[in-house]
Parts: sequence; C-alpha cells; structure tokens
Amino acid sequence: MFRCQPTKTVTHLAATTVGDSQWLLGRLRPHAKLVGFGLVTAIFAGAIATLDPLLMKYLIDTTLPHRRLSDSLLIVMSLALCFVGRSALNGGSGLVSFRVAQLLAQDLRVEIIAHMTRLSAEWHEGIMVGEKLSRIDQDVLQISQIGAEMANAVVRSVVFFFVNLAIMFVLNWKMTIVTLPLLPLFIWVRSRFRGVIQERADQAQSDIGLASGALVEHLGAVPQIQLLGAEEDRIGRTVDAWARVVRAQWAQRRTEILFSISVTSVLAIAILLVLGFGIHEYFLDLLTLGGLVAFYTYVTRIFEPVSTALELYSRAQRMLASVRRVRTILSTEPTVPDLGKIAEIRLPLSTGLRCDLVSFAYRSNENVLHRVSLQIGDRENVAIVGRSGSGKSTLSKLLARIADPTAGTVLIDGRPAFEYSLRALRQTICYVPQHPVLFSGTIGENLRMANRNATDSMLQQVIDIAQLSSVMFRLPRGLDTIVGPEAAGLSGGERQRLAIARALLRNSSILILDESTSALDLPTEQALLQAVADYCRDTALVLISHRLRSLIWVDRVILLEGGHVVAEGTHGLLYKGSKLYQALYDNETEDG
Ligand SMILES: Nc1ncnc2c1ncn2[C@@H]1O[C@H](COP(=O)(O)OP(=O)(O)OP(=O)(O)O)[C@@H](O)[C@H]1O
Repeated sequence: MFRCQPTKTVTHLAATTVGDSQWLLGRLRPHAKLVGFGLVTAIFAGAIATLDPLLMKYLIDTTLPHRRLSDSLLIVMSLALCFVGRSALNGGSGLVSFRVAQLLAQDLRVEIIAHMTRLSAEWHEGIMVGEKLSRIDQDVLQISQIGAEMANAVVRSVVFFFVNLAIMFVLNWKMTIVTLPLLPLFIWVRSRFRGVIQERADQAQSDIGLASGALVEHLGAVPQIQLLGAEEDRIGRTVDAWARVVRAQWAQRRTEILFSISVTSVLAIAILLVLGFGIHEYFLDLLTLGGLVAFYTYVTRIFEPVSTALELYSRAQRMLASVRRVRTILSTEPTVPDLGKIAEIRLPLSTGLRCDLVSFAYRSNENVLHRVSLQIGDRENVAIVGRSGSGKSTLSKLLARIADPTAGTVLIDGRPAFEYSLRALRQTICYVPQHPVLFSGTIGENLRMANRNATDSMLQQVIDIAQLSSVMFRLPRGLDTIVGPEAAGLSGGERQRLAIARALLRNSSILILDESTSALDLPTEQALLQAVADYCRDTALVLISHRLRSLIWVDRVILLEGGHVVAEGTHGLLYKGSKLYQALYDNETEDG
C-alpha cells in the first residue's frame, strides 16, 4: 500500500528540532498576547515561590529566638499569603495555557483539514482514514497541550532556578558553588538519553497512527468481516496493531523513567554533599539554623525546576514527534498541482478533450497506459470499453485530471490541462466514479452539493433523468429523506443514480460516467443513459461500462486492451472490424 513519503526537504526539516520548534513558535505567534499574559503570570508565581524560605529564615533566626509574637504572626500570615498568591497565579497561568491550547488546536485542525482536502486522490488512496484521523486528533492534541504550556513551564523553571540560585549565593556562596556541578551533570545525562527518547517517541506516535488506521478500517467493515467469517483474523490484526502501541509506549515510558531516575540519583548525591557541607558550616558558626533551613529549602527547590525541565524534555520529545508528523502532512504536495493560471475555460469548447501520447504508471510501477492518443470532440458521445484491467478507469481519471500522465499530455481546447486552474477544470469536467460518495443528510442536501442554487424543479428534472422518480415516490419525505451515514439507507443502484443526478446539476461541458451505472439492471441503465444523452445535448459524454449493449448508440467507441487503444469507431464498425470487440459483445449477449 502506498504510504505518504516525506520529500527530501521534509525529511531534512523533520530532522531538525530547531526547525520543528520554530514551526511551533510560528503557530503560537497569533496568540502571542495570551501567551505573554500567561508568561507574566507564571513569572510572578515563580517569584512569589522564592519568598517563603526567606520568611522562614527570618522567623527561625530573628522573631522566634527573641519571642516577638506579633512579628512571628505577621510572618506566618505572609507565608499563608505567599501560598494563596502562588496558587492563584498558577491557576491563572494554567487557565491561560488551556485557552492557548484550545486556540492552537483549532488553528492546526483547520490547517491540516484544509491541506488534506487539497491533496490529490493518490495520497488519499494510499493512507488509511484512521491514520489521517490520528494526525488531526492525537497529534494535534499533543502539540497544542504541550506546546501551549511549554513556554510557561520553561520560563517558570528558568526564573525559579536562577532566582533561587541568586538567593542561595547571597545566603552562602561556598555552599552554592558545591551545587553548581549539577548543571553540567544534568546536561551530560540529558544528552545521553536524548536520541533514545526521541526515537521512542517517534515510534510510539507512528504506531498510534497505524493502529488508529487499522481500527477505523476494522470498524468500518464489520458487516463484511462477519460475512467473510474473518472475525478472528481481523480482531487479531487490529489487536496486534494496538499491542504494538502498548509495547512502544511501554518502552518510551521506561526510557523516560530511567532518564528521570538517573538524573534524580545524581542530584540526590549532590544534595547530600550540600547538606553535609551546610551542617559543617553550622557547626563552625558560619551559618545560622534559619540559614541552613532556608538553604536546604532552596537546594531542594532548585531540583523542582530541574525535574520539571526533565519532564518537559520528555514531553517536548513527544510533542516534537507529533510536530514532525503534522509537518510531513503539511509539506506533502498534491501530485496534481493546482498551478494553472487560466481561471476560466471558454465555452462552448471548440476542439474538446485530447490525449497526446499519454502514458501512466501508478507510483513507480509499470505503465498501465501506453502512448494513448485520442480526441473527444465537443458534444461528442464516446464510450470507452475493454476488458477488466485494460485501463478504462485510469484513462478517464487522466481525462478528468484526477491524476496526471507520467508521459504525454492531456489537452483541453488545444491547451495542456495543467494550464487551467483545478477549479476551472472541475467546473468544465464532471467525473462520476463507480462508487460515489454520498454524505449523511437529506437527499436534497446531497443533490444541492453540486449546485447550491438549484431549485426544486431543477432537482425534480435530474431525478427524472436519473430514473429515480419511482424511488422518490416511495419515500414519504421525498427530498427531505435522510439517507444516513454513507447513504446506507439507499441501495447501490439508487446511490449511483443519485450521484448521476447530482452530477447533472453541475451543468459541465464534459461528463464522464466511469461505470457509474454498474449496479443498475440493463433496461434502467439504457433508459438512464439515453435520458442523460438527451438532456446533455451541449455536453461531451464519456461513458465507461462493461455492458456494451447499453452503449451501441454512442458516436464513437474506443476499445482499450492492455493500456493501448486497439480500435476506434462506431459500434457497427467495431463489431465488424475488431475480433476483441465482437467477442466482448457476443459473450455479454450470451451471458446476458
Ligand atoms: N490505485 C492503483 N494502484 C496501482 N495499480 C492500479 C491502481 N488502480 C488500477 N491499477 C492497475 O491499473 C490497471 C488498469 O486499471 P483500471 O482500473 O484503469 O482498469 P479498468 O479497465 O477500469 O478495469 P475494470 O473494468 O476492472 O474497472 C490494472 O492493471 C490495475 O491493477
């Protein structure tokens, strides 16, 4: 199965943490004021948190030994105020972070959904829905939650660390110097674990994407799984995918814990040294009891920002893994780029559609179309026929510019199709696939997706042409009938006819029906195609069907075999001149 591969540039970008961080900062920029407010609140909270050890020192060294009750009570009240102020400010900064996370998540979702909607069919066919969902859900959640509080947490840790360090220095510079080796030690341990943590985070996130993909595929296909009696097999595969997630997350968490324990152990040894030295100073009367208590509090507190930084580091890695995955999607270019400058196609078309030596290969596979040249004139009705796998659908997708040829050119009115904007092309060429997508909602809403301004009488007209009148008659709520998720409330043939009715509302100049009537019985298919041809007198029709008997009336039949055009002409001509066509037609008649 095709996977969205990052381009070289993207891989390079993805490898740079700086690039990922800058990308995130860019996304936070629109919310700079809110982030700034959160930062100021966090700084104040950090600053207040440094006051209480000093107050305790004053209490122990000054007010208590001199039995100054009112001063002692004042200090106790100040201590209480410090706690209340700190918790209020922390709460405020938490609330702001939450808001930033919400806004950031919404922005990212909009950006990813809009980008995915611009990507070409090839990309969507090659990635499971669950994987796409995981980018929009899991990864965005990870980025927004951690990204929004990251700045606060970093600033709070840095401020807290340096203010604490400065106060410690003032209290006792010799003891402070003993604590300084913590820093290079921390950096050393951090760098030792860095690569492993990053790798584990990437693995876990990637496994979540694959498992979500498997789950969505599984849940979307339960009736088919039951019919195939493949419950055990499919449950096994889906559960295995989630088991891989569990293993990856377990490995990630173990590494993180090991990282945390390693650092904390080193810091614990350091704290012992500091305390030992402090007690020594106290015995030499170089440090007061209050000074020792305050110093100890500061030393333990200095680990708080350090351990926060450690936790932040692991969380940042998880977040950056999500950033890389989202950036990979956002950097994926459509394989059918919308670079055409011509925003409107002049109508009526003069020369129509042309293929000039067109070849096509799916990804890097072998060509499935070989130097196909053909012309479909304006208002011409053409059928493309051939054996299964001969390349009919592929050719029709190239004509509709759902994919671009690997070699050769598709031209509209003598100009390469890529010179027109995709919007102009979609307005001019309408393509209806064999399995059309209908959306949950009413039949009327589904039809009006093609033309928002369509009146009820226009809807009625296309319903008649698509041979849906009797179906609509049976539905008590008519156009207001809700068709349910994926239009499961309609039969396959009804869905196809509804899609054709919808396509007719587009009033396009070229209409391609790619086996869009395959679920209909022969008389209904014939009546429908005839009615479509009558209605679309100003439209070029390209019809693909396995039932040649439905197509004998068209102006021209193009016969494909193994990706080559092997014959062309009216039904009568081909029946006489092409053994393959004759065989296809006769077999069908006998089978039919
Ligand atoms: N998405 C795809 N990826 C890789 N190969 C593909 C893909 N779609 C089609 N093919 C291959 O391209 C060839 C032509 O397929 P295509 O669907 O165009 O044939 P077709 O004539 O429309 O067949 P059918 O009548 O069965 O629908 C086949 O060999 C098919 O296996």
